[in-house]
Amino acid sequence: MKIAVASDHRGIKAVEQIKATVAELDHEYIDLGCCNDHPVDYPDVAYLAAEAVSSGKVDRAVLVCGTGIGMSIAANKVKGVRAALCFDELNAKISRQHNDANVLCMSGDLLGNTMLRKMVETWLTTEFLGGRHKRRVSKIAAIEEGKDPRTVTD
Ligand SMILES: O=C(CO)[C@H](O)[C@H](O)[C@H](O)COP(=O)(O)O
Repeated sequence: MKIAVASDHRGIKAVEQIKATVAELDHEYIDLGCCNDHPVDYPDVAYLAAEAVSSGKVDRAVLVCGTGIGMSIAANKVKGVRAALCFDELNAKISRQHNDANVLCMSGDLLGNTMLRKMVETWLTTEFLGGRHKRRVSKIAAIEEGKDPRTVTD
């Protein structure tokens, strides 16, 4: 897969770990910034990566800010993006199995390299389960289209 990796100024170190993990798993990454510790606004970075996912330029994205919260809120504004804010491997696994998350958001301030590595590995190797979860993901898409999700049956 092709993975966009990006952070604000609070995620610089985490991004290095994430890029190494993505490469070790034989996936390609593109680094969308922010490149140094000069403060940047997380919505600017989240938008770039989320647009790359939405347009199909990349398959998925991994985003880091201080908490991961800002990145997840911003990325989820872009059509087709299902950004999951995760703090451990189980969150990362379920975000793939149940939510078919295409963007993983993590905290650069609160997570160490070992956890970051485990989470990225889990997230990149876990498949969507489909079934009842597929209907629910379709309902999320319906909300995006301005529809009432209760009208979606499959
Ligand atoms: O969006 C966030 C909070 O949920 C991130 O943690 C940002 O990285 C943070 O707000 C940046 O704050 P800073 O004081 O400007 O470094």
